[in-house]
Amino acid sequence: MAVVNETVRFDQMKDVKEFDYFKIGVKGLADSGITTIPSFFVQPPEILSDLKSFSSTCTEIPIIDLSDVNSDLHRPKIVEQIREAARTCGFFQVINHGVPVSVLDETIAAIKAFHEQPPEVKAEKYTREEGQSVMYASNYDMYRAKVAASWYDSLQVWMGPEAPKEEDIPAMCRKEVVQWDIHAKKVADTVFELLSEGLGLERGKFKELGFSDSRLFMGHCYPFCPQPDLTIGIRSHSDYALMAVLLQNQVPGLQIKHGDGWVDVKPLRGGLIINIGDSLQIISNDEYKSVEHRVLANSSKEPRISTVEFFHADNRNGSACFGPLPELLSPEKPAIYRNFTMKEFLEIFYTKGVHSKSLVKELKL
Ligand SMILES: O=C(O)CCC(=O)C(=O)O
Ligand SMILES: [Fe+2]
Repeated sequence: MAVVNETVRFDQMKDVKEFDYFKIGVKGLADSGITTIPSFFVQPPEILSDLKSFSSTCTEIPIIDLSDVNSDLHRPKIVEQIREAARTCGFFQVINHGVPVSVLDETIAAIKAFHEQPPEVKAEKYTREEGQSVMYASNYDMYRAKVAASWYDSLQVWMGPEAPKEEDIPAMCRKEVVQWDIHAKKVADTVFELLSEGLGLERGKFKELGFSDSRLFMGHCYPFCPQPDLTIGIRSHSDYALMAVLLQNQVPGLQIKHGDGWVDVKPLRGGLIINIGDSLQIISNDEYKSVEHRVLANSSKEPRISTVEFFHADNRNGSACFGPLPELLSPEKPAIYRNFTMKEFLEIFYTKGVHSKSLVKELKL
């Protein structure tokens, strides 16, 4: 049995690689007018049967208003809301975060425009190569293919701490990506402070640890899928990062796991989604939770566009060590995870790929 599966998997990998070779991306496939999807996009039965399940106990993720974040009177309440959301849901939306709606709209429009360029333009310039800081993944890339082909394309840019040369970012969306990075970092700084206080730590603790320095920007495009019941946008996974700031257009699709079911993260105009990643679950010694999420294949003609800014523990130094913060440990609350170096983090990241709670499972004592 295992041998058969391996063969199927091998053939699938071959097909995915071949598809990638032509670099038309999922967007190119959708635009070609196909009415059935290539077979390697069809997900296994256990994934398909789970697509329709929903949560019966929770219908929405928390929405947290940041307007009064600098008021001594209101801040403790906001810290409590963020702490509660990070402990339970792992996901929340922030509103009145200070980023003008025009900036959100410009970012989405620029990423949409990038993906709407002819496939040859994207393929020639932004093919993923190891060590490159900017890449356009026309679906297959070395870690995503380990899970399965899924119905989206993505532009990915390492923004910090050693930002790419500006000319390396596609001219098409350069101004907006750089602008978005600045705004997303500001929102993340505010949320990191609140999360830090929520653990009873100094407000500036996470900043001091460099939590908003290493940033990976992703601009995803989920084009129309002619058979959305047979495939998926992104398979269920949790993020490796400390935290992500996610912006989506008005096309739905993102879902988070809650109990045995799934909750839609409904587009909220002006809102920004914050997501706790595996790294922060570990560093907070399980106080905060990273939660599995997925994106359904897009059934609307309008593409779903999202941008995700991932904040990683500082990756400048491979021997830098991270783990549960000593301030949070006591005889009653011993460390649940072992420490890890950035080198080890990256190894797990590249070998496990898009997966559920990989880092958390790997580092559990
Ligand atoms: O597109 C989205 O809303 C989610 C993307 C995501 O989960 C990821 O890039 O890890
Ligand atoms: Fe994710």
